[in-house]
Amino acid sequence: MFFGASADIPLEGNEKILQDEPDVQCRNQPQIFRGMEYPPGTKYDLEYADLDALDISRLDTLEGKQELAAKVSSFVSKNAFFYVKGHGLTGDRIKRQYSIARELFNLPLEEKLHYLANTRAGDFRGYKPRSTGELGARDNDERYNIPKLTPEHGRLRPQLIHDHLEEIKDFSLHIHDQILVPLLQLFAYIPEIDEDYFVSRHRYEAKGLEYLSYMQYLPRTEAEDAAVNNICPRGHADYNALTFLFHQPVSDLQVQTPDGWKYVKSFEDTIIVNVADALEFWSRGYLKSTVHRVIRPPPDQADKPRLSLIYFARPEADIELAPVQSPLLQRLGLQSSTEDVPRGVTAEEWARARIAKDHRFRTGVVQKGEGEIIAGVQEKFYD
Ligand SMILES: O=C(O)CCC(=O)C(=O)O
Ligand SMILES: [Fe+2]
Repeated sequence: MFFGASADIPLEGNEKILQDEPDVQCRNQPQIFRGMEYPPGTKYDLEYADLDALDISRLDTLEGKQELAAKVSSFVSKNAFFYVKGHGLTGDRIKRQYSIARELFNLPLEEKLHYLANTRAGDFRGYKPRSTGELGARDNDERYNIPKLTPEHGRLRPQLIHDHLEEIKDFSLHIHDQILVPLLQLFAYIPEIDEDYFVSRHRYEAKGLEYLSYMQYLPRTEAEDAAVNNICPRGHADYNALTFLFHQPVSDLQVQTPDGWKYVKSFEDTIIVNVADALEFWSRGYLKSTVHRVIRPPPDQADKPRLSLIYFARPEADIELAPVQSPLLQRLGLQSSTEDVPRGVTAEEWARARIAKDHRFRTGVVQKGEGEIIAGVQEKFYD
């Protein structure tokens, strides 16, 4: 059965969502994985951030947990990315995801538009094209976001995705169960709260907008990039809980550090992870939502399309982003601070507000920003 062909899908957002996951026959097509190789690294000498690495295979023992918790405590205030090693995903499994992404983006635009995400309404599930013409300056990536594979998100998908749905689900579940869960337990050590406090708010089966994201940036001319100071997307913090960026060797990701913007080096056996808004709000700003941006790659990497594979782990839809009761925050006097926390706002409302704002900027409805995101919290700009 081919789900991509119906002509009556509105272009302004794919709202035609199936309530139940269709009984999909998985027909793996190994030939699509032919020749998936990473592009070479840059020869340019760039200034990279010095980031810590956590070997999460060590979390099996109490000793390992204590060691890693101490390490996390020492770097959380640095507002930085960190690396995760020992995550249990083979290079081959990651490359297969990149292959699916590549095949997907190679589909005709007309077909991809059948699965358009309704970003205007704050819904990022499905396809987002890159903008063209003048708006291309602020939006140079196309994306396809695959939400949790639960009945809530049963929806129209390209045949290619149906063909690999089991593999995509296994991959997503591995990230959720084997990487996210132990890290959330580890992060609960910091505010000295129950080990399962964060985990119990990220149940895979529960309602929520967590997703695996395929992205492609297309090369632009020097002049096009120069018009946006070589930055696109501009500096931002992510609006989920933890973000997992899989290896890709093009040097274009930068993190904001106390010493300015630094490149983030990617290694084949590690995942780059950043703390995002939910953990910042829950911890009253003790954990920092990492500020990062993407800039034009160095000359030896700037002329080719670039794929990104990212998993955005997000709290369940109805979870409030209210500060946790924490002995650490009490001691530090942060428990009752009134800093920028969206009061009474759920994870889904926060994500939808950020996505809808971004939609308005990308599509030229507004030129820079609009001030408030939701519940009095203001937009921040970093470039
Ligand atoms: O493509 C990347 O490396 C990062 C993209 C990003 O920051 C995002 O999608 O939030
Ligand atoms: Fe980001």
